[in-house]
Amino acid sequence: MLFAYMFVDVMSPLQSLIETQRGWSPDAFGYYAGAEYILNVFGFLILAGIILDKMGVRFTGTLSASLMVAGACIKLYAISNLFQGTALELWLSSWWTSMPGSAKLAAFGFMIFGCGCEMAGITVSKAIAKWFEGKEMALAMGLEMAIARIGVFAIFSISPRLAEWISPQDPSVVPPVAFCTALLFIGLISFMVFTVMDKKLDAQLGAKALANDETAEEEFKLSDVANIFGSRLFWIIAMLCVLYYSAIFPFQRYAANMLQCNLGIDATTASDIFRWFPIGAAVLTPALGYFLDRKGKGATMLILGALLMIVCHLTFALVLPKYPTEWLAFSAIVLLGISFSLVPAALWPSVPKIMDKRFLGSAYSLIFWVQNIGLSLFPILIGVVLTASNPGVTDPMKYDYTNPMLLFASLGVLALIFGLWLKTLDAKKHYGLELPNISDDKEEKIFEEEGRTQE
Ligand SMILES: NCCCC[C@H](NC(=O)[C@@H](N)CCCCN)C(=O)O
Repeated sequence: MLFAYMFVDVMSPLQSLIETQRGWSPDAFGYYAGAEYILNVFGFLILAGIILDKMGVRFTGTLSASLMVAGACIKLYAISNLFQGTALELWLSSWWTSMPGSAKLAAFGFMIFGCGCEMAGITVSKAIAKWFEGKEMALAMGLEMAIARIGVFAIFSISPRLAEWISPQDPSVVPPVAFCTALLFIGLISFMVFTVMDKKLDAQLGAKALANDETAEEEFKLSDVANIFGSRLFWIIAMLCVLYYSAIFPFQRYAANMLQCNLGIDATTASDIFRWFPIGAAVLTPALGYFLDRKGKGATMLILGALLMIVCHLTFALVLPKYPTEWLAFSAIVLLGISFSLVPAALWPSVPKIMDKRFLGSAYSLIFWVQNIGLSLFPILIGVVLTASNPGVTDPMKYDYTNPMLLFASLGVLALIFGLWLKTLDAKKHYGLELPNISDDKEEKIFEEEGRTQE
């Protein structure tokens, strides 16, 4: 997942370079960036969940990592000099001329990569739920997300440097993309190593089940997908997820410019303030996962995370324009980082508590699917609101971000309502969302299983 998240953002700091090198306009870049979600939104994610529940973690993980490598290779070819002047490039450039042929093929590659990336996301979640059932599941998920956030932070620093690596006078987008493609290949090999370990775990679990005289698990059925869609609990979690993440990932795209416009600072200073957001989340998410495993309070963490997000977005909308100071912006970014630790740390480990193991893959995939719809639409909506709120403004340093930020804050309010609803339902129906993953007797059992004795 580290290499996947790095590949997602490898081009983000290179927008102006690809514009000069390959003639991608900001619009073309926007279409390319949105391509990541297209096939997923049009149903691939639903299929991915079914494949995961039918075929298992090992097959689906290998398939998803292969899809990522294939998509990355297509994108690498599209932006390389090799592709320039080929018959395919000439043909692709001959229609919808505002989108260069290289951008079209790169978007196609990114679409394939996006399928693999989201499929890998649900596979990893199911694999962690399987490996850490009744153990440090939230800590494991928190560490996985933290590693991914560090990847995002790292690639923003590495990518521009790699672009200048071969020829500082004539930077190119090819080395960073080639580097991340090679990393994805290493990721595929790592997953293959994991499949061997997972096979061993299955053998151990099978032996244990036989020893305990447990009956065989019920098989996944296609009708389970319909059952998930019919579950009120699923919709509450999915709505909370789409509303919360739509106010985070799309915000990430506009955050640096919003800070520049409010504070009148350059892009580097704005990035220097903003980079504390993923880093703060990377540090705190595993710590909160550890807390959730031992103390519980998952639903409360979701509510607190949504509340913090509302405060931060309202600060950016209403307070920062009036009191434009770097410390205020920095404080709000740090608070948002805390919020971005609370919600993911609590949300993803809650799913195995409320969904049956045999359709866990489909449950994750359907939540991702609803989330992907929001992630693909909200950047467009925010762009429209920003343009409509700034008629006649041509200087990108002079945008008024009040309305887009209010829109993000209102998503937080809706997420909060779903969080409160979830906590109320949990109190009534006892789903265990507020309970720890590890109870004291389970903890003793883990120590026993590991052959250690507790003091
Ligand atoms: N094992 C993965 C848990 C989900 C982590 C979550 N990621 C997502 O929700 C993705 N569907 C969307 C990522 C979009 C990145 N461009 C997260 O918190 O990162």
